[in-house]
Amino acid sequence: MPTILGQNQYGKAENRVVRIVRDGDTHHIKDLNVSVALSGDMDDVHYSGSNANVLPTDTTKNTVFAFAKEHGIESAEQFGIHLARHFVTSQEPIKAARIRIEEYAWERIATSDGNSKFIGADEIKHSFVRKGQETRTAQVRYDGEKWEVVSGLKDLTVLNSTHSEFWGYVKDEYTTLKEAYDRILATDVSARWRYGWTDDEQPMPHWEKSYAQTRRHMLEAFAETYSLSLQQTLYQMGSRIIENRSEIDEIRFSLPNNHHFLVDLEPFGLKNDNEVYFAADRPYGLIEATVLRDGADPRIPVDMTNL
Ligand SMILES: O=c1[nH]c(=O)c2[nH]c(=O)[nH]c2[nH]1
Repeated sequence: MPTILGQNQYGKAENRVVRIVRDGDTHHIKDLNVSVALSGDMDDVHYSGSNANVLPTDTTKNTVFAFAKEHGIESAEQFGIHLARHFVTSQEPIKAARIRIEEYAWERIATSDGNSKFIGADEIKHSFVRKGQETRTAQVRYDGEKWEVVSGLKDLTVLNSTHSEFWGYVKDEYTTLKEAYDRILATDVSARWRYGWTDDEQPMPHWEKSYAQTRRHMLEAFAETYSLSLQQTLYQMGSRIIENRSEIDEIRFSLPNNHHFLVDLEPFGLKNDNEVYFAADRPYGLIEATVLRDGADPRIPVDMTNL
């Protein structure tokens, strides 16, 4: 049966690398999950098993850890750029690299008075608690000429306890939903945004600052929008970012509508005046859309689940 090899890539996935920077007794932590995927002249290994062009996945793992030492981890994006450039420029058969990174944030443990018997002032400088909030993501692609950097976040859970309505929708014979004039609006934000930076000649964005500001605009737009639908809120979040962050050309959101249903307390003789809700976990509405700078190409895949 005639067959041919299609798209292929390989590398070590989910390298969990933690880098501590010791600035005297004040320590800094970066905690990443780094996945390497390489592609290029890999026909032979698939067709005949010749490994002549294959840099072992084990080596790609070692490179991640060595680079954490040699280059440090300034930001997830910068670390991904170092790795992608290295694989593509140092190995002739490797034509493209894709580095995916998840970053887990830690914050310092603070004590109320610094005189605690258990946590003294000195110890705070090296004690951290994992931030229970979002996971930051970055994906860097490099083909030896052009860069594509798509950053993002997932599991950023937000809730508005008012300023949300939903009414005026289509009603058919299966519609039972009651119109809502004051509802809870809650979601776990997943977002990916693509940078206009594609070229070593262009000034590189400040990745850490860009992340912090993008997250801030996203949260502020969520909080400040008087919402008539989650779709409208999504668009406000995206357009706020595109308008304020010139380095970003495209942003895609996947927003589950975390429904909060008012509980009927009448059977118990109690009036429920928008106070007690059942927080359902499934099914959930899923609202997804891309917001683009006018003229920009949509490049973030519609299905972002594995991104
Ligand atoms: O914000 C919303 N958008 C919808 O499309 C929708 N559909 C639904 O049942 N509830 C909601 N809420």
